[in-house]
Amino acid sequence: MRIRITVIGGGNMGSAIVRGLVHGSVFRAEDITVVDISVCSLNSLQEFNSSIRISLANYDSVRESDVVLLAVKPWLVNKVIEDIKETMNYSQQILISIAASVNIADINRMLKKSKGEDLPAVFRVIPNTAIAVKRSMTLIASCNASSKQEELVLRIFSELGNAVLLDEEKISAGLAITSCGIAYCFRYIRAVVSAGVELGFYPMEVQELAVKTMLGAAVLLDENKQPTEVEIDKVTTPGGLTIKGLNQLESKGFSSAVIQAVKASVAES
Ligand SMILES: NC(=O)C1=CN([C@@H]2O[C@H](COP(=O)(O)OP(=O)(O)OC[C@H]3O[C@@H](n4cnc5c(N)ncnc54)[C@H](OP(=O)(O)O)[C@@H]3O)[C@@H](O)[C@H]2O)C=CC1
Ligand SMILES: O=C(O)[C@@H]1CCC=N1
Repeated sequence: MRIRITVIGGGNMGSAIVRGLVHGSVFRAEDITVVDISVCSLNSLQEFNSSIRISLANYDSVRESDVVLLAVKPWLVNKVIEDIKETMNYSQQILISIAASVNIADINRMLKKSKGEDLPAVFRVIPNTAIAVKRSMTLIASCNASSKQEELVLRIFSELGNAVLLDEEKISAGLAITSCGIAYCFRYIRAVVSAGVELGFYPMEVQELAVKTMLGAAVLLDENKQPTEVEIDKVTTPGGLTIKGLNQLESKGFSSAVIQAVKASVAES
């Protein structure tokens, strides 16, 4: 069955999603329309695949779409919904918003039409930037959706990495761990690179070592499904080298800093 999508906002996230969708099994490139107010983002998507439809600040494609995906900054969601809601057919269409700090209750309020109409299936979807390499850990919450619609949205985002359906109450905390958390991982790597340079490595030489180490650590945890301490114990020889570093980390407040950081990144609801 042919499914059409309009992606509104072709910036970092919108264009990464579109590039991934083109290679997925749900949409054909010609069934994807991207609307943006900037011609640069649109041109680079067309250079990537000329079958993708592009539209400069024109939402006409919304009417013909099965799925409408909002990928604009959070403070623009209200305006865009105002611009498209009268053309939407709520009984047929799915609305997906990836705006990090806009919750479903707010979206439903924005979607209300003056004439009154049952609200559409609404999905709040939180990817992370690894969506550009189809390795996002994506969180999904739904409202007014049938199980078939939930399966469709899960399928779309599972093809762009991992995707999990969650109660919306967990989304704000979850996105601190997944969407913001990816930046903490980069910061850890950056710190290792700084140490490596002091120890005589070139930056990209040591970054490669650090990245592959982190990938290995993540795969070990993912495959062995053990608590982190079990894997740490396997590394830590009594009286050996690792424990000296781990104790330094803790004396400098590493775990506490990470806990505070995750809590600080939780969006207010
Ligand atoms: N970055 C991240 O890690 C994550 C981001 N998100 C969410 O994703 C959303 C998009 O973020 P990101 O891709 O980083 O933002 P970007 O600014 O890169 O992309 C948004 C795009 O939308 C365009 N735009 C602005 N107004 C309109 C409009 N009225 N109609 C159509 N297009 C418009 C912007 O153009 P212009 O630049 O000219 O204004 C820009 O190209 C945000 O809501 C964010 O909260 C969610 C999870 C993770
Ligand atoms: O920093 C932000 O607000 C966005 C949302 C999650 C990741 N980046």
